[in-house]
Amino acid sequence: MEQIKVTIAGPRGRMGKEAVELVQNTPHFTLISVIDHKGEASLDVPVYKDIEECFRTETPHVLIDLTTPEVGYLHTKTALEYGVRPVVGTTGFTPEELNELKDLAESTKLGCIIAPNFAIGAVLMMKFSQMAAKYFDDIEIIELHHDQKLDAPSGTAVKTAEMIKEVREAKTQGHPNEKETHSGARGATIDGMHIHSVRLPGLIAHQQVMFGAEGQTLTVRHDSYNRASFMSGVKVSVETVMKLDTLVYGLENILD
Ligand SMILES: NC(=O)C1=CN([C@@H]2O[C@H](COP(=O)(O)OP(=O)(O)OC[C@H]3O[C@@H](n4cnc5c(N)ncnc54)[C@H](O)[C@@H]3O)[C@@H](O)[C@H]2O)C=CC1
Ligand SMILES: O=C(O)C1=N[C@H](C(=O)O)C[C@H](O)C1
Repeated sequence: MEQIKVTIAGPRGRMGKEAVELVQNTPHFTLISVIDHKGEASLDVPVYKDIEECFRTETPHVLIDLTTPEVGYLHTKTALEYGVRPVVGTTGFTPEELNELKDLAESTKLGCIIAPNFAIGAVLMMKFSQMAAKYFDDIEIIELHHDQKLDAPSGTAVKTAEMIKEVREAKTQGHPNEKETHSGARGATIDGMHIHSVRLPGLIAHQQVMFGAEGQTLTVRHDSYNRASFMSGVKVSVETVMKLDTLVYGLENILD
């Protein structure tokens, strides 16, 4: 099998550490460098503080980005400009940023995978929710994460709502005269669906999608209890991005 040369941005982070281990333990992947703005990663590969400095020196096939929303967007754009295929787990991109990256991948004819959730179980949870939404159109999404998370709602919750939007007519839920006596009580809304973000120490990454109809509710739930749960999705993304020439948003679009 052909060796895939990988650079990882954010190698000291919770996800970055797992990704370093994955790449180092996968025989057909080679970790050639990392990008760490503080230069503090202690690994036996070159550590670059800046992505352009890295790409002027190194020629990876794939960049895995696990950083922060603003940095992740800039890294993805820069990678495409330098001919490097991005696999992005970083969440919190705006729709405009996603569109811009999609156009850039199209014009450079480079594969790019942006996956708000790499856990196979989470992808199934989103797909099952999309299936259920054909029959239940009153929906509340509750996402629960560790309290160090920067973005809310989570990328997974936004993606879930977007997938449901494909099959559900927009609908205002709840009582037409409902009023929040405490701001934020009803959460964020996408197309009338409500999204609630819970942040607590002790949690990792969890989401439940609740559907309600006359006399019944249905709950679809997924829990990640550690970050290793995301790594099989990262592995398949690195392998698949090499065969793509456009941007794919969501792991569900590359799984059989
Ligand atoms: N797609 C998925 O399945 C998953 C996605 N995530 C997302 O991945 C991202 C990272 O999450 P965590 O690892 O939990 O966060 P973290 O805070 O533990 O790690 C982020 C790392 O990025 C580094 N960083 C910040 N600016 C940088 C720069 N300019 N250059 C290089 N590195 C930089 C920080 O030093 C930090 O080590 C978040 O956006 C999170 O939402 C997290 C878990 C799963
Ligand atoms: O920050 C996290 O931890 C996670 N972020 C992703 C998201 O925003 O959906 C994926 C997973 O939920 C963990």
